[in-house]
Amino acid sequence: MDPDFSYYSKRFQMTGSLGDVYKTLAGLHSPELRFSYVRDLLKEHSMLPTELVQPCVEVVFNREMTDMVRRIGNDHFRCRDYVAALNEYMKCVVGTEPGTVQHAYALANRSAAYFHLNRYELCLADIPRAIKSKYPTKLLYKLYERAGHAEYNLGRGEKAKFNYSECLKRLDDGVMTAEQRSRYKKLLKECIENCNGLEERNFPENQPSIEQLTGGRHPFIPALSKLVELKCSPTMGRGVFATEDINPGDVVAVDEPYISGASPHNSLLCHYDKCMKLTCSIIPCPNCSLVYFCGEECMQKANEDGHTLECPIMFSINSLPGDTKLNQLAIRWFVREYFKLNFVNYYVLVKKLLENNKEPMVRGFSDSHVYSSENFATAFSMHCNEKEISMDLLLFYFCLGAVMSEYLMISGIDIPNRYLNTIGASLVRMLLILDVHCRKLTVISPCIPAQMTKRSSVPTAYSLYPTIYLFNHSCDPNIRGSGNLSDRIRVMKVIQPIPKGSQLLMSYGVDFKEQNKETRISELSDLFKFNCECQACVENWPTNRFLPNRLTSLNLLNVNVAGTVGKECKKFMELTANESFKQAPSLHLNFLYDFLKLLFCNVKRPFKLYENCVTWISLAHTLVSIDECELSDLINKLKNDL
Ligand SMILES: C[S@@+](CC[C@H](N)C(=O)[O-])C[C@H]1O[C@@H](n2cnc3c(N)ncnc32)[C@H](O)[C@@H]1O
Repeated sequence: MDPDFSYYSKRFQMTGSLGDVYKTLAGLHSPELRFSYVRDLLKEHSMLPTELVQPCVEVVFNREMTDMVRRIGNDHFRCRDYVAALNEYMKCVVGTEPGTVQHAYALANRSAAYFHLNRYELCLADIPRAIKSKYPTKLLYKLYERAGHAEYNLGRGEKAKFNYSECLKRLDDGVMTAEQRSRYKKLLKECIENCNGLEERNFPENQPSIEQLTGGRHPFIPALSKLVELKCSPTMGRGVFATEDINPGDVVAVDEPYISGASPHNSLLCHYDKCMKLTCSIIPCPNCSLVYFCGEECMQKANEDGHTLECPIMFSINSLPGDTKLNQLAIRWFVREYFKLNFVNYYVLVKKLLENNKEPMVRGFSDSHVYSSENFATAFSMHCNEKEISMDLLLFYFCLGAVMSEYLMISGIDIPNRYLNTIGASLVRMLLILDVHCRKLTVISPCIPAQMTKRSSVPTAYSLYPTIYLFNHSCDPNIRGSGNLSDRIRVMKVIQPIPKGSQLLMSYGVDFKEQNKETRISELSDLFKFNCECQACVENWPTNRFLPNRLTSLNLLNVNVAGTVGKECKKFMELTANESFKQAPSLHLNFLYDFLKLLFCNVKRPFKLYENCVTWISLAHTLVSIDECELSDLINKLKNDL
């Protein structure tokens, strides 16, 4: 369902005051005055909350429902369909209350499914969790036996022995005949014997490999390569330009998000914002059950980073109109800063930033002239369309900011009255920044790439990248996200030659090959409020179907190389028609780069083979390295979640 951004306007319309509200809001120019006006208005109409929203019962499955899901899981398990079983057990883990026997069963079952899928580390992680969550004493021996086998399979003899011995100790609690018990003991003793002389085996984790910036780090913008500079472009404001020739395959940006959030109820992603790992081994927060972690360590780090403060108001935030993921992300961002800085420092800093009279070229740079994605001031200075968006949306975000700050105060967070308007306005600014960069600009968000979904890519999280934000848009981009697109760290790679002095341009989600000019212009102006000035729009390039695909005197820039170009075009067509190429285009990147360069210098664009080659290079730059067993049904589930 699309978010409803007219919720507050509709309510003022019903009271007949909407026209006056818009007029007054438009006449107020400082964000603090606007916040104060909207807050008073909400108070006057009794629209400010007076208490927190309590969890609704449906959030946690009822007992019968969980038992039923577990039974379905057990049926799959008996049929040895461990992936399907895992999916059902996952639902039970997420849907049961931590600390209950049901939760313990769900974790124990999940560990069994992992065991049979040879995911021993994940299996082992769930066992102590199940024990902690009141797993029945009479069944404990089973968990220790499984832990022993998992450690054994990992080649860790001492740990395996320890678990087998624990299992032996607990056998007397188990319900079985004396004969069964003695047979069991004999088997366990054999297992212990077999542990001697084991060698540890490595099951490599899918660690994202972080690529190095070509040419090294830029001295003042550490997430960019040294081969670029920030300059004012004639039609697009600030932009990133090449200071040397840059080639396809070069890495021009490696950016870490300032803040990240998962889509609500996304139980396949660790919600700790410095992790965001896509995994099925998830545990819910024991207090709100609304956010999930890949393990206790991330849960603890998230609590230290502010989750303990957002936790009591999660239900209230989720009940607000608009886009829930964005509302959650804004609160996360706010509480993190507010408590890191303490409120007086926070107030002083945001007051200065809200006034923002810095010259556009130096916006986001620190006093020591550094533009770093790690700086609050950099993230907070990102463009937010405040002057261009409709009154409707502006009123919506001011109302939302006022209601959110009220929830924070009800939950016990101290916002002194004299600071309230500035602090509230800062929360609205965060909402507006996230609206543009996380809700509308989703192409750079962590996602499951199109290769896996077989359709378009599916975003799994929403992340704010302050340095990538510096790139302007083109419907014919010369850089794109590369590597593991589900990773939170975004690597931008060059996909077309960029001569010295030219601008580096990414796509904000539209491409000249797929949509015609009118559609692109309307999409970009709706979402981002600008008229696209890229070459494809200015020259009105045709879409894919109408692209010229033959070399003629009209598109050949240098007739002397006609023979070579013709020969290479033939080679390219033969290669790309080949099934083995389609399976692994990255093995042919050097050929693709050389071919593209040849066409870049000698053929007028747009030209079908050039555009196809760019597409193949983009595809070859992206990796699909998510574990298959974890991902079998994940994509469908994700789609339902989003
Ligand atoms: C994410 S920011 C890019 C950095 C920005 N130019 C700056 O000065 O900081 C997006 C803004 O840049 C401008 N912009 C980006 N791509 C453009 C394009 N193709 N045509 C016109 N303006 C563009 C628009 O003003 C847009 O709102």
